[in-house]
Amino acid sequence: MSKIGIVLGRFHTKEVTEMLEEARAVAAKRQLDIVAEVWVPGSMEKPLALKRLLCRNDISGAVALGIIERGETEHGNVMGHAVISSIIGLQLEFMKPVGVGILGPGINPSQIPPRVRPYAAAAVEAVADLLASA
Ligand SMILES: Nc1c(NC[C@H](O)[C@H](O)[C@H](O)CO)[nH]c(=O)[nH]c1=O
Ligand SMILES: CC(=O)[C@@H](O)COP(=O)(O)O
Repeated sequence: MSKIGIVLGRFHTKEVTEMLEEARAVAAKRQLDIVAEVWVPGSMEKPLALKRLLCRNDISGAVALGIIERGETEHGNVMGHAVISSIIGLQLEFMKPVGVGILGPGINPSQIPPRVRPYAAAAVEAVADLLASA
């Protein structure tokens, strides 16, 4: 059974907790063993937390869950581009899959609920698929 870690953003704890519930269910279905669940303040901290997990020899992949909301400035868009680019870079650096379950950037409150579980599920499914095809 492949072992994975999950990094979660505390900036939207309520919604991300629901995402975690979905991720756990899909991991069980796809026979992935979640050996680490790491909460970080927000998306900016996810790349470092992910790299710490990917450095572990026992971890084959990881998932990042969170939300980058729409603000009044371009901060969220800049963050989204930087964070997702960094996460993709980590996949290629470690040759380990990282499922990106980060809503947004620029998501409005009404757009969040219908995406919470599907994005979490898709992130775990992606890691499972990449591990299965390795
Ligand atoms: N506004 C959002 C943030 N902001 C916090 C940053 O991610 C970071 O924790 C802070 O800049 C300290 O380094 N984070 C999200 O994940 N989502 C947001 O909408
Ligand atoms: C995505 C964010 O960081 C957001 O909360 C920031 O809001 P603002 O652009 O109004 O500073």
